[in-house]
Amino acid sequence: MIKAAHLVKKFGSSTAVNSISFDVKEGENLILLGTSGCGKTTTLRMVNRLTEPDSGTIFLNGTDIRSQQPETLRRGIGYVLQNHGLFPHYTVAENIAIVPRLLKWESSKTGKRADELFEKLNLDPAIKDKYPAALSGGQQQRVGLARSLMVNPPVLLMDEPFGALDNLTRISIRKEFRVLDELVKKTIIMVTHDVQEAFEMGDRICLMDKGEIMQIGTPEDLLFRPANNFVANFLDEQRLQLELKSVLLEEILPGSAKNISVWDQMESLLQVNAYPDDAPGDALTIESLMAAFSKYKKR
Ligand SMILES: Nc1ncnc2c1ncn2[C@@H]1O[C@H](COP(=O)(O)OP(=O)(O)OP(=O)(O)O)[C@@H](O)[C@H]1O
Repeated sequence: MIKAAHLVKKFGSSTAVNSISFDVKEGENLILLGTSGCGKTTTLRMVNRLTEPDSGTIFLNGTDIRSQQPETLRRGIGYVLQNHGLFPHYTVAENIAIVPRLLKWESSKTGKRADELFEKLNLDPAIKDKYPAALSGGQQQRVGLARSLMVNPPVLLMDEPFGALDNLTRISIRKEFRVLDELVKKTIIMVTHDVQEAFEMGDRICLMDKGEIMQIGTPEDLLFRPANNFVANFLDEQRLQLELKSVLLEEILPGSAKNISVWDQMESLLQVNAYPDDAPGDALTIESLMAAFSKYKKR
């Protein structure tokens, strides 16, 4: 769906992105991960032509993106920013109607689509007449996402979408977004410097350093088959938690029908320990889960 070939971007004498190439398949969620200044945002902004590369090409469905006017291109590419990017002097309803208005949608169609997204994103319809400053950070981020999804673009670019939220809100909102049907079927490139977030949200992760790609692969590829020392060292600090998040329960306990990570299963077992009366009565315990996980790792 998206193919980036040999992208280079320099700012003065410093090279922000140094000949990188990657593909994103339809419906895939590719995460650009790396420390501050490694070139993630520059890479993302080249996809919707907010930044033009010095050399290299990006193809969208086989067509060079430079063959379209940037404004036309951007109508098919949603863009979600860390600080939500809402216009402060527009109400929520006005903010989310910006692109539909450009496309000359009837106001009834805009209203219907907004209602649908408000329901899916757990937003109270009463906030439609409020200004962004009157909303919580979590609400602002949900409205920012609703705005980017209004005209149902096939591609979504997200730059640190949860970056401005406190840790608890951040964890719960990304859990919610992960299963949101509107997002599940989209082709997404998301920037983050948060390793846990990358592992939770990404089908594949593109780990960058100093404008170059260190490795692109599934979370399991990066963890268990690191391409070099940089990748291994980058993940070391949080390795156990990442492994628990990236391995599925059915991989360590064949026959288990649950398509959830070992981490999620562990969290629900901790919940059961706290509320033993709610226990489902199966034999799985944290100890047996950890034993199965250790055995899986030694395989
Ligand atoms: N408009 C610009 N003018 C000059 N230098 C820039 C510009 N945009 C980015 N850079 C530089 O290019 C490099 C890569 O920046 P970029 O924002 O892509 O990194 P990043 O990985 O997204 O970092 P962060 O997570 O801090 O946003 C940095 O050294 C940055 O200072």
